[in-house]
Amino acid sequence: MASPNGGVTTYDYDDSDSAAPVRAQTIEELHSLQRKAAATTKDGASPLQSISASLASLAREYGPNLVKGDPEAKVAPVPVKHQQPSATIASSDSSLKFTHVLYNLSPAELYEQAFGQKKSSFITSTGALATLSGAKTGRSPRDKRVVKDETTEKELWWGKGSPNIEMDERQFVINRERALDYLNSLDKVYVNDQFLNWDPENRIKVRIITSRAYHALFMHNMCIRPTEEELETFGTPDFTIYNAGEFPANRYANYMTSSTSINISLARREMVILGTQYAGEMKKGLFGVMHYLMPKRGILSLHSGCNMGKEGDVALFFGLSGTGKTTLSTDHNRLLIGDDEHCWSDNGVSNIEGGCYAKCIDLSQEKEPDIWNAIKFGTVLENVVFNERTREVDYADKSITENTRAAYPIEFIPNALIPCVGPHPKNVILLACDAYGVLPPVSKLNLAQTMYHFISGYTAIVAGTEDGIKEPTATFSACFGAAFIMYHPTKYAAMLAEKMQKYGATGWLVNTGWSGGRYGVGSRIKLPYTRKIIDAIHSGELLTANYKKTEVFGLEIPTGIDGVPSEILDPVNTWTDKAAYKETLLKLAGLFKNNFEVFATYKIGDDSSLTDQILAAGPNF
Ligand SMILES: Nc1ncnc2c1ncn2[C@@H]1O[C@H](COP(=O)(O)OP(=O)(O)OP(=O)(O)O)[C@@H](O)[C@H]1O
Ligand SMILES: O=C([O-])CC(=O)C(=O)O
Ligand SMILES: [Ca+2]
Ligand SMILES: [Mn+2]
Repeated sequence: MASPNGGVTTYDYDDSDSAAPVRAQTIEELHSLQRKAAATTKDGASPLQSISASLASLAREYGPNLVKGDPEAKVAPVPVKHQQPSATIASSDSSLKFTHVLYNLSPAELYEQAFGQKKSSFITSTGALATLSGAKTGRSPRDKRVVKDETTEKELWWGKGSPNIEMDERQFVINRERALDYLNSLDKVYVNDQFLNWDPENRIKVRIITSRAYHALFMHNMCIRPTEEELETFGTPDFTIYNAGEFPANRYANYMTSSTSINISLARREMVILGTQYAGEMKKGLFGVMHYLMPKRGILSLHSGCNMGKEGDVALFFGLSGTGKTTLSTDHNRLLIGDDEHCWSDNGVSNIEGGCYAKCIDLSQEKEPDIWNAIKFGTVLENVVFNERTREVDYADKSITENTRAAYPIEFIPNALIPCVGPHPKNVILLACDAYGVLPPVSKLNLAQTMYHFISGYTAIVAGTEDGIKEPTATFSACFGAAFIMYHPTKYAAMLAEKMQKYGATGWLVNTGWSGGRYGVGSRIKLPYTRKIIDAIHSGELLTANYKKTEVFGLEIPTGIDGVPSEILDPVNTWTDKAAYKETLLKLAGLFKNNFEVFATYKIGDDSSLTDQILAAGPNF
């Protein structure tokens, strides 16, 4: 710039800007202008009173000293009146202390809380909250305990194969007290009041109390979010979770075999979590409760994804972890009802949850664009690895775990159907990731076969990432979710058979696993082919296709599908070593047979001819 006045550069610089000055005398005043107060509920104390009751000790005769709001906000604490007899002299040190309750915070507030709390929460390049779940990066089914009392002893499924490992009422309240003492010792706890089940007639009110902001954000995303009005009239929850997962269980206590313990009391309507911070425990713990409550009302609870075509045709996707429920129910051409937990009542289907929990190992923008785009501000990313500077996530990195996850509200999927309800299903798709490579990519099932495969609940996982392990491992999990069911599997199976018959749904078995040889020899069926197969089920194309029957499993397989190479439809064609194929096929058939033996003595439903048909619907060799 040329300088007109002899070498001295002048700048067009004005100290007194032309706009009006801010209306603040101090920096604190300025900051307080920044945030516009949110509308407060009419009776600010009422949720706090209910929370005080939730957090009250059973052993002592008073509740904790609770105040609403963040201790950092520097507002003088105004304690709520709790059950402590009025005008008492504090009888213990713990009753002199305040615990701040942060009630139904927004995602933005929870982000700020998460950053202040742990050195393990970060914003990724797309705005998601990256967190660590600590030592546990998956569920701990062996540490689940359910209170066995006079009622549940008769009602629930106990013993071999059952997920319900017993504890008594007394040990439950001891663990509850341990969790409460821990939570009440903290400066602040997070409390979420939310709903489960989009069917308004069968909605359940849940309260989640946790020490970690990320857990509160996870449940904000995964449960149904109440409106301000619904919160005002929330009242007493139907079920409460005490998540003290940062604090261990006492392994010397009765029924405890490790320092992790997930305890459910159906009579008290409570769940206690000690010694694991994996957020999926809360989600699947509540799912177990729904598996207890809903069948009592004649409603079937299902570990399935669900979506609907533009013409109103609904499909359910059953399958164990990693078989494709989330991936295949999230379909650009269809409306998403939900990815993991549903109810089937006489009114149709409804999602239990308000969000999705997608596996994100090897996630790619090209193959799963909707899930990729859902990973933005508000989404919780568990145990992923990111670039320290750019904060870009490396979805291929398994350094922390293979089970990396994204939890997001269902509205983050553009074609989600809100409210998440639909009519009766037309197709029931059973997904299996067969690492043996012998199940066909798709087969049409009759009702007995559908029930046989539903009760078997097969998938095979590859034997992890350790060197030298080449054998796939078969897993059988009744109803494709034995870890979550409460009654004997035949109860759910009978309900499914009855509903499929009544509403005329067709069953399908889809192998999303290996083709051209077992794991180590062949390769996983390409996702675009599986999508074409699923499209052909939805469109009705496969109902009218030509079929042939496979040996051993007796499955009906189509001879051609638009967009899928015909030779892969019969797995025998894809194996170069035909003898190895036959041997592997018989091996898997044997595993199915062994697994089903325990069910052979049970009757399914009122119709004993159905039981006989189901028993005959398995492999024949
Ligand atoms: N042919 C295929 N069909 C479906 N999924 C495939 C296929 N090939 C690879 N995949 C991958 O397999 C994984 C399926 O996981 P998904 O999250 O859908 O499991 P899920 O059934 O929802 O399990 P969970 O109950 O644990 O949530 C995804 O990572 C997906 O990309
Ligand atoms: O529950 C979890 O942690 C993940 C999940 O959906 C499953 O395992 O079925
Ligand atoms: Ca899923
Ligand atoms: Mn699941």
